[in-house]
Amino acid sequence: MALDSKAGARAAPVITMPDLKVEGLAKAFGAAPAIFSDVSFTVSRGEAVALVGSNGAGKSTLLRCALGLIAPSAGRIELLGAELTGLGGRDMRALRAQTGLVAQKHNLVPRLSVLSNVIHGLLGQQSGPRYWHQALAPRAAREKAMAALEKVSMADFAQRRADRLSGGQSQRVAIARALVASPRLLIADEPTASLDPAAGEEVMALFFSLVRRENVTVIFTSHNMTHALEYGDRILGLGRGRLQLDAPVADLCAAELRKIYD
Ligand SMILES: Nc1ncnc2c1ncn2[C@@H]1O[C@H](COP(=O)(O)OP(=O)(O)OP(=O)(O)O)[C@@H](O)[C@H]1O
Repeated sequence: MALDSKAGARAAPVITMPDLKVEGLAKAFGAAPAIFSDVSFTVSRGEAVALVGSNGAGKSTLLRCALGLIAPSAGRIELLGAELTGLGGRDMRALRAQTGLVAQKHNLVPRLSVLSNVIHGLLGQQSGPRYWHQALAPRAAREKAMAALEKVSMADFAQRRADRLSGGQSQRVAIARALVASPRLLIADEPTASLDPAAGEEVMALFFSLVRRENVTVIFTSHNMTHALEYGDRILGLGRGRLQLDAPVADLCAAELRKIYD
């Protein structure tokens, strides 16, 4: 039966492109030996992937390459369907507006209010003059930022200066800033590294409840194997200059993860 006849027509399979596809990636700084090479993996829409490995293994460097913040020495990267090599400034900015970063040090602007810091997360979406001070930003931006602060239970702190927050509160604000623009993909680079264990647990639980609800693709790094296994769908292990592991969490235990550090 002809596939295109009405009787035989079937719904076309939905082929979703990976949100991130990395092929044969290598990175060296200057004349130093490559930090890693031959790294290939894909991350699907809505997946949470934990990237683990020793200090200096190259996790942050790999993620910075993936976001197009630094150029790899070899290999190719497709981010949200766009090949990064040769991408012009305007296309790169459009792509960046769909991604976000939550870093170890939350990088809030210390002297500005919590609200202004979250409005800052919307800058990639604004055209024309780009205002992010709360007194100048468009009303819609202020409302979006307040809604994001509600999600992380920080609305009551909107007018507080960012440098008057605790570490856990700051990281909640950083999460609101990363989520306010409804990104498709988020990178979280050791998001709990500067937090005490209780605040770390709280921030991880909050972060993952929000990204799961909003179907955001997440790649996170962590030295906490429990977090990697609890919040990752899949684990990537970087060590000895290569990707040593790419496996679903269901197939792994903490002992296998520790081998990456040998
Ligand atoms: N801009 C740079 N110039 C030169 N070397 C760099 C630069 N950035 C990173 N490196 C080196 O690359 C290596 C990997 O660093 P990277 O921060 O990516 O590791 P990491 O796995 O994220 O480590 P950690 O777990 O400690 O955060 C390190 O040896 C670091 O010194």
